[in-house]
Amino acid sequence: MRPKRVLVKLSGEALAGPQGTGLDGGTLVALAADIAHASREGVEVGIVVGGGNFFRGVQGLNKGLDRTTADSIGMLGTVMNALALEHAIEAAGAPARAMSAVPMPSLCESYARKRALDHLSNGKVVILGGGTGNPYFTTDTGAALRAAELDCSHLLKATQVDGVYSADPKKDPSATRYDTLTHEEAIRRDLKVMDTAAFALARDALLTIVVFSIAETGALAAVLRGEGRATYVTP
Ligand SMILES: Nc1ncnc2c1ncn2[C@@H]1O[C@H](COP(=O)(O)OP(=O)(O)OP(=O)(O)O)[C@@H](O)[C@H]1O
Ligand SMILES: O=c1ccn([C@@H]2O[C@H](COP(=O)(O)O)[C@@H](O)[C@H]2O)c(=O)[nH]1
Repeated sequence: MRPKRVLVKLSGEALAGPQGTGLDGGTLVALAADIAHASREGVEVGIVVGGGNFFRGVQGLNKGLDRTTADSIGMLGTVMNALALEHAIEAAGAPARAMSAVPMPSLCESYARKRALDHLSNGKVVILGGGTGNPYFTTDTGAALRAAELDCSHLLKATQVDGVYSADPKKDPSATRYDTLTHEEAIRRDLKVMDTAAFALARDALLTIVVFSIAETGALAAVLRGEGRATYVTP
């Protein structure tokens, strides 16, 4: 794989490091180095970042919040991650620009497709916070949406597991791993590595999804070379 432009979906939890919540400095530096390296190699990189290291809407429901308020707090967490990544990627030597789907102009640029496309073609890594900007969605769906509208060839899901399994491998040790499968199969088998809306959007936009573990240094570079351990979800 030598793609021109990719959309990386980076799990919020991946930024938390060993403590499991919030931001870990060493983890941020390592991830940023990987992303900056890909950018210097000439790949245009957009990133949609999750917020699971801070807050997921479902946690708010457990605290008695209504869904819209809980999801708003979740989206704010993703913007915090976007700002941290912007700084870390620039410190690693690649120009970067955070954009938020929820306008907060004193903190970062608001998301607009044409501005994002300009930044990408000028070699900036664009980090997209705020998911879709709407409650009742996830950053996985946001990633499929941005990958489609920013004309990316691949959606690279950088997460905690090394591919798609027949069941959640963290809960079911007997789960078996797929090397490849179709979007349709992922939806039919209700494989929860991404939500159904994200798989459906990627299917309709003919986007190949590559699911891989971001835990290893150099994992993103390996996937971009078409190497490393990953599951390919194809139309
Ligand atoms: N069939 C499956 N195959 C692989 N992983 C699965 C599967 N079902 C559930 N999972 C779980 O889905 C997780 C991937 O989601 P991820 O951690 O990227 O969450 P997210 O909501 O996208 O991001 P965040 O960490 O920001 O909440 C894996 O860590 C894995 O435990
Ligand atoms: O479009 C979106 C994206 C996200 N949210 C809320 O944010 C959290 C964190 O996102 P993850 O995808 O779980 O990492 C999510 O649980 C939602 O509450 C949203 O409302 N809209």
